[in-house]
Amino acid sequence: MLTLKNINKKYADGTQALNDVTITLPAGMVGLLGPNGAGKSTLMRTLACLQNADSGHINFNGLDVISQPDALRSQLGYLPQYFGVYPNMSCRALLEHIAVLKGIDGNARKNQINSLLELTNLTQFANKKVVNFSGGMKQRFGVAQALLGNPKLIIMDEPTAGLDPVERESLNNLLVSISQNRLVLLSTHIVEDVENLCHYVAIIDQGALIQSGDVKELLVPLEGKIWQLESLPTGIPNQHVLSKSHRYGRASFRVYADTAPAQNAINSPATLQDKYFFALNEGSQTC
Ligand SMILES: Nc1ncnc2c1ncn2[C@@H]1O[C@H](COP(=O)(O)OP(=O)(O)OP(=O)(O)O)[C@@H](O)[C@H]1O
Repeated sequence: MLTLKNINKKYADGTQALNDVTITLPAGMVGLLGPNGAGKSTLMRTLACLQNADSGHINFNGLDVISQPDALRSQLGYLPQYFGVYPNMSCRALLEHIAVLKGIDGNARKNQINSLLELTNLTQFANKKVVNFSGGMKQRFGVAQALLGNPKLIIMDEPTAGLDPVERESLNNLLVSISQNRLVLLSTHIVEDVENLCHYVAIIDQGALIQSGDVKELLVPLEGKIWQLESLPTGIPNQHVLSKSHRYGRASFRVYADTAPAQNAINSPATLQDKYFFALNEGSQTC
């Protein structure tokens, strides 16, 4: 279990990137959602002990993370949004190098690397330079290096960004398979991925936590109140228009309302995307 209490972070230029974030995250796959600039990466980097919060407390399974960052690092796997690789190193050599830095010795190192290559489907590319990997292979390598040392907390910052649908699905399946008996915190802009993969979600906006909870439970208050329409009738409050998108080139609105807002409105099952837009519209209002 990961507990954050009153976490604040202000950058030198005055940007308040995290504003009094307090939350407890359970084990398993947890999603972190928020618009661009919400503070997700700042939060991930703080949890990964790569930068300090200005104030607040972080506790992971009884460990005080702020006062004992090294103790956390030995239980931590991190896949940053962008990661560089040594241009001339093969996949296996780079994993060896990172394993040495993590203090994994001898046979244990060899065995772990072999099983991680297998898990991430990279065995046949073990001797290829990572710099020449495709985007999907690079991300799978990123997962393999994050798993070295069998960490109990894994932080993934937009791991599927830029991947084609097949690679995205394959990486998502891999992430679920590694989330047994550990906490995997997944930051992404793809709300659908969080709905499919995560049992718990936290939504932040402008540095503040605006919603968190069990994904299925969060949707309950919206059930029966989401309506799909091709055009908007007058009189619907702006904050109740959750989204406007297109399907086959035709407009499609999703609206929150207790009763049908128009005769042709189609009642639709609530999705996490509805909840996400609702939470962003209403700030901290609980619906
Ligand atoms: N080093 C920095 N110095 C000043 N401001 C920063 C710095 N890093 C981030 N910020 C600002 O802090 C806020 C939060 O940024 P952060 O990168 O954490 O958001 P994010 O949710 O990860 O965004 P995105 O989804 O676009 O990656 C933004 O306003 C950003 O411009």
